[in-house]
Amino acid sequence: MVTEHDFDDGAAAAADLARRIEALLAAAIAQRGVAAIALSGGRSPRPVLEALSAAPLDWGKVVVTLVDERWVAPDHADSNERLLRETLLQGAAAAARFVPMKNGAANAYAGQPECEAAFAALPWPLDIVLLGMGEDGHTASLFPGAAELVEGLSTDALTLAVTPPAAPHQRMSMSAKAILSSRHIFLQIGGAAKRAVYDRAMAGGPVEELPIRVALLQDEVPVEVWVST
Ligand SMILES: O=C1O[C@H](COP(=O)(O)O)[C@@H](O)[C@H](O)[C@H]1O
Repeated sequence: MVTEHDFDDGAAAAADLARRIEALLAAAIAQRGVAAIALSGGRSPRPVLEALSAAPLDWGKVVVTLVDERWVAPDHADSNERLLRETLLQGAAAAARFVPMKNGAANAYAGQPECEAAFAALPWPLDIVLLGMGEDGHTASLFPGAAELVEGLSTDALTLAVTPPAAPHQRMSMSAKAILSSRHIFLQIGGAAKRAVYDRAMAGGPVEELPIRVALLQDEVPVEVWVST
């Protein structure tokens, strides 16, 4: 089931999404003593991550990881790990246990087994998977047209290495199975172009055409979507 939260302005959407994440993480800590969240990179989540960083959570009980990563050094401008370290993992939130996707392997394919082992050790089901979406309908690093898309949609593994058809850098991505092994899926999208892609995805059609459909058109996990236009 998809619940949509519509906003005119991106800052208000980000603040509302951060409050919703904070509430769910706090509830998970109260109920199970641990909370776990997988976060997207790219441009969209920055204000959410900055707001969430100030949340008065027991951060030592929070496990943080990524839904995807570019296979670049953690100090590279395109690193999603760098984004998290610069925004969320600051102040009290630096006490969270961050599980990176990137490791020391020469490429994403060689690094996948170590990443998979790190993911297998996470506290499943994750409480929240925060997805983003590209204007091509990709989510995490499940790209339309990628050689690994069918694998990403069907594998029993939690992670896979991907070479995007157009975007730079090899990637590590959570698989569809991993995304759907969460308690809550959140999606954040901003702008008219992404809104149009989201509407097209919701109207139905092949997942291979718009991979975001793997999260939207399913009944296993509740989905909330924050839309700002
Ligand atoms: O490459 C990526 O793109 C998507 C969307 O990013 P955005 O910059 O348009 O917000 C993102 O969700 C994903 O994590 C990232 O690696």
